[in-house]
Amino acid sequence: MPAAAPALRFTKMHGAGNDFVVLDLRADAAPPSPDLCRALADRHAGVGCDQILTVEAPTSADAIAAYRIWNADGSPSQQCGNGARCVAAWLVRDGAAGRTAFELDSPTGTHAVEALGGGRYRIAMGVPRFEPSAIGLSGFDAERDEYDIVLDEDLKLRFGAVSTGNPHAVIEVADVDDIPVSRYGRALQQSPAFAESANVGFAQVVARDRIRLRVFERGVGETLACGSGACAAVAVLARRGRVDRDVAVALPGGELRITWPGGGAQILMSGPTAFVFEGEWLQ
Ligand SMILES: N[C@H](CCC[C@H](N)C(=O)O)C(=O)O
Repeated sequence: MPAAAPALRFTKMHGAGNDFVVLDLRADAAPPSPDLCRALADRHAGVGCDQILTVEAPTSADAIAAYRIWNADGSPSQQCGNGARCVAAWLVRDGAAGRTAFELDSPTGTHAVEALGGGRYRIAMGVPRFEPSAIGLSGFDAERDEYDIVLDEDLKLRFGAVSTGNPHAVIEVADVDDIPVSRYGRALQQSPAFAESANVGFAQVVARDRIRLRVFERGVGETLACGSGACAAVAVLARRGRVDRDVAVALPGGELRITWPGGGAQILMSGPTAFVFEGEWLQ
């Protein structure tokens, strides 16, 4: 009788409604295959999540752990803001942190983390990069505050673009409740302008210190919240002078706080985390 495969234990979490399956791979277990990611993410036959997050051994001298990210469609990503906060909370609950300030390694770098209490965490998300080459954006001769593109069915869109470790397009709109997020988001993602696709945010400026945001994410579709998308929206809008440097971002699933002094400074993202349940994957 062949030995049964070791049980795959997981933790279900969410950050402002962006939900995750968290896997502990610190003992060097193999990363999940795209098929396993899709199966875990399936909201009928699986656990259901937007992304799978793995907790792994650190890749830098000062971090206590590393994390990696896979979208529900099985594609990898370089960053996940809500996921970073949930990995931080997972490590604190696991007792691996032992303090309220520590560092985590992501595929794009090392991030300072601060536990704010009440399940809230602040993450230094890195320095936003606006050059097209960093975003995988082609067809434009230089970095701009906004880009115009004509997509199929003569759909004309004006967007900003930025990398927060992962690629983002940001479209400013008058009312986020009155925009075909899926149609526009999918059309821009499928445009040849974005070599690695993109997360597409739709931002409504309510005040200089408050925006509303909906994000059609790469590899998932519209999510209830997108941490890197909130960082991207504030970076694009602040650079254009449309908002100040400390902004509340209201997403359908909850509110994040984004602070960016500008230039070569890191973006700081603060927000909630929640544990939902733990389980054993029996597939
Ligand atoms: N869909 C994203 C990854 C997850 C980002 C989002 N959930 C966040 O909180 O930043 C991408 O493919 O780049």
